[in-house]
Amino acid sequence: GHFQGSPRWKQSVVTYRITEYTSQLSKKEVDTTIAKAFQLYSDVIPLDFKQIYSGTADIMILFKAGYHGDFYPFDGPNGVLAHANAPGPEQGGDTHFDDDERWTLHSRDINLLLVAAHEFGHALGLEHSKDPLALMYPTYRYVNTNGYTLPHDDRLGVQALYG
Ligand SMILES: O=C1CC=C(NS(=O)(=O)c2ccc(-c3ccccc3)cc2)CC1=O
Ligand SMILES: [Zn+2]
Repeated sequence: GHFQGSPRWKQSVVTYRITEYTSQLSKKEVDTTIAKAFQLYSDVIPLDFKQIYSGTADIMILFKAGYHGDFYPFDGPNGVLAHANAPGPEQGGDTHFDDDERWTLHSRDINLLLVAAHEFGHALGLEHSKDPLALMYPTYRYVNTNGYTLPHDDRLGVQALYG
């Protein structure tokens, strides 16, 4: 299974770097959406996220189709949309998005904010939730992302880890 590093980040600032983008959205749209996904968590726990543009970040992020350098090659359109490693050194926290998906900022196809927010839950040490309204529920379901905040169950979960 995925890299099982320490259950949580110990530092107060976690860096991330997007090394490969998708051609389906502008870099600005991806940067903004990724920052929003992290902010869902930094709004409720004493942990900040900082984007860096060179070197090695705690959380390395990429969009890639098929084989992309780890043991979990992507599977074409649909199927697995993305995956993330639990906190820890090296590959810990790293988050990959399948670039064979149709990534969008709205309700059709696959909404990047919602999938990124789910995956960053894993990158922070969250497991799946049994609450169908939770962000960490195992199956993807679109919800309106205007003014979206972390659902109750996920807030309890992440505050239990970092609160
Ligand atoms: O734990 C896992 C292993 C399997 C996964 N399958 S996925 O990439 O198709 C996926 C499924 C659901 C979501 C999701 C769930 C709730 C809200 C938003 C996205 C994200 C990715 C991704 C994942 O996070
Ligand atoms: Zn998941």
